[in-house]
Amino acid sequence: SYPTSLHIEELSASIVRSHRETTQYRPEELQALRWKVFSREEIHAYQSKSVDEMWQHCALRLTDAVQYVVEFAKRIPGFRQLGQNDQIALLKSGSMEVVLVRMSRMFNTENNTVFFDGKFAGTELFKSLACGDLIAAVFDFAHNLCALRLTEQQMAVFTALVLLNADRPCLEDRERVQRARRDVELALSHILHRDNQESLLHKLYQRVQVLKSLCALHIEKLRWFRQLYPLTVHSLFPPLYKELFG
Ligand SMILES: COc1ccc2c(n1)CCN(C(C)=O)[C@H]2C(=O)Nc1ccc(OCc2ccccc2OC)cc1
Repeated sequence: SYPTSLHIEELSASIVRSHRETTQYRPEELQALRWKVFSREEIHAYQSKSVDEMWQHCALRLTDAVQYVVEFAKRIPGFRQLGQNDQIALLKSGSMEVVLVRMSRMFNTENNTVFFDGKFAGTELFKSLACGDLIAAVFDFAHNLCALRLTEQQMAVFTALVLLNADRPCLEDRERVQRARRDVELALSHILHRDNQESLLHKLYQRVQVLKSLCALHIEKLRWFRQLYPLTVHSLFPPLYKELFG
């Protein structure tokens, strides 16, 4: 059955509400925080951490963000109705993509810093990860998306679309994911039309391609790290991080 425009309006409203309920920091809080940057001494302390210490620290912080994305997914109409295995498959491949999209809300394009551990950090703070290419790509992506200045509503529906991807590996009921996705696609077009910003649609789909390569790089780096420090990953990484990205 083709969804009515009322159904699409209600769907948009419910996704925006779920987004609001599952973002740790409201835009106004981030505004207040954005100029809280780390001192030279604090940066030096992070840079003096060992590779495995810094990786564990970042994995813990990111898992904080991932938990909220899992909560968001569970509240998207159409996601809950999917089988457990399909929900896990969509989260395994989509949750880091949503964290990286949401990270653009916590990015300051004026000094190229991102929220981390309570303040805003530049790329140099992450030096001891020994993943300069991953960090550079994360910052480039956040900067580029931040520059599109998405509204919270646009971001909410866009991240729901990122999660409801029927092309993900290991899906049992693709058609069901595709049906839920179609309604969210209509919701995004509706919102962009209402905001008179249809040109954003093309730009957002382009960003999705970059997102895929960025997440593949993250998985590749995690594999590299796990080879060097198997015990750290095994006993000190958060279970959710291992389950979704391991
Ligand atoms: C929803 O958006 C956000 C955005 C940021 C944060 C949060 N929510 C809440 C939790 N949070 C806290 C508590 O600091 C922030 C965070 O995790 N920041 C952060 C973590 C790691 C970073 O680079 C390292 C890295 C990046 C990608 C992949 C692997 C990596 O390292 C192994 C950069 C920034």
